Amino acid sequence: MKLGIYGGTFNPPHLGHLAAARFALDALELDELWFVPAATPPHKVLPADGPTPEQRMAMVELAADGLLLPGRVKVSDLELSRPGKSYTADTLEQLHARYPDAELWFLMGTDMFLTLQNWREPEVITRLAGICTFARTQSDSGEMLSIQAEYLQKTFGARTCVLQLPHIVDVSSTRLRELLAKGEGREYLSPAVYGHIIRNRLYGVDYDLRHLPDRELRACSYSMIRAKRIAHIQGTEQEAVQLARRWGADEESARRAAILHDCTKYLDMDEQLQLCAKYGIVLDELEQQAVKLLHSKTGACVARDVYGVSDAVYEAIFWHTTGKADMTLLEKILYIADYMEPTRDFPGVERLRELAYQDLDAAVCLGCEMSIQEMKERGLPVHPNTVKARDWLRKSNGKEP
Ligand SMILES: Nc1ncnc2c1ncn2[C@@H]1O[C@H](COP(=O)(O)OP(=O)(O)OP(=O)(O)O)[C@@H](O)[C@H]1O
Ligand SMILES: O=C(O)c1ccc[n+]([C@@H]2O[C@H](COP(=O)([O-])O)[C@@H](O)[C@H]2O)c1
Repeated sequence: MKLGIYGGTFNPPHLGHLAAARFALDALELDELWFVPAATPPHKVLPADGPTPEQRMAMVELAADGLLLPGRVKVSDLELSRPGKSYTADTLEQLHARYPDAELWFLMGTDMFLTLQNWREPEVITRLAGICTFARTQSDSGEMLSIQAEYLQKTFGARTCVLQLPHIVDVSSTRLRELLAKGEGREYLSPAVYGHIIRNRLYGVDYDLRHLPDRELRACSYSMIRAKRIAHIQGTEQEAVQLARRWGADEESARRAAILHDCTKYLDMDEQLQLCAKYGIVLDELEQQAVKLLHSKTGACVARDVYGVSDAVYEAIFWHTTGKADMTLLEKILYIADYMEPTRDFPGVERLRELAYQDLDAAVCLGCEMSIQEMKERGLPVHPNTVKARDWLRKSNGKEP
């Protein structure tokens, strides 16, 4: 196995780190790339009021997940779970002991590469891993890197590889922290990392979560879910706003409901139940067993309590999974937008898409019917509210349930 190790303080992780990691993965033909956040970087003092190592780790996990290469890109807590300073030689010793046959490559930008001889036990580092470096700024000269590569080869017998990144993101975490404190710099962050920073009020970023602009609300939402779901949230937002325009509902409410509708989707059963207890959500028998049915209820509570959404938006999120009898316009819009947004692909979705713009009630009714059939085919219990929603819509359409 060829394993790339990308160590860093990541305070915070930025697009420069991600661009380098993405390129190195293919350029070095790595089987896996591991980000290894340092608990206590050996060579620099961290600002006292900054995030904890666990918060930096959480941000690196969001950034790494955003590369959408699960299985190939991982985040390791090796240094967080080791006491004392996070020396690279110790990390490589641990990795070598665990994977004796792996070919290790340690990745680093120019600044680190040029000072490698001053690290603790550079001879151990260069014995255990190849050193892969890349320029961080346009002004980092290739010649300078080649001279240092030659020096490391001669002095330590190091294996080195100098990569030419096709796209240099000229930013450092230090500069980014300065920008963030002034309300700037989000363009250097993945939206999910930016959302994590907003939610945790890091680096002097101080938004009122109950009155966030749309862009910041999106970032918060994306920081609460897995990156692979972001396209679905974006599709639902786009569809919900178009449907609101078509049917005369409040566009901003549709947008906010869509942005937040899955914000608790990735919580496990215990976390869901804790939120249910916190917000006094009473669960029926089916809901007590089906974790999938809980996120709409807990998500609605979080959206209202933390992000200050209106009661109408709260209700739309609350009912978006099962539907119910006598739904409001906004509830119908979120239900059907979630069902047939552009990334959805299943037999019958085109019919739903057409119908949603011709006859909203008929589309919601068909959506409920399709859900009921699917649950039956999979041998799963159908929630009574979905049956009630379908029957209500049939009746109001003049058809008997
Ligand atoms: N913009 C960038 N492009 C490519 N590599 C980078 C970039 N920024 C940092 N690196 C490299 O990523 C690794 C981890 O860097 P680190 O977490 O310290 O971020 P940083 O931006 O260098 O922070 P600081 O401002 O504290 O120097 C180092 O090897 C560093 O050289
Ligand atoms: O082990 C050392 O002596 C040593 C000295 C300087 C830097 N490092 C590692 O180099 C990586 C990049 O550091 P930094 O400050 O750019 O985040 C990070 O994993 C550090 O722990 C390691």
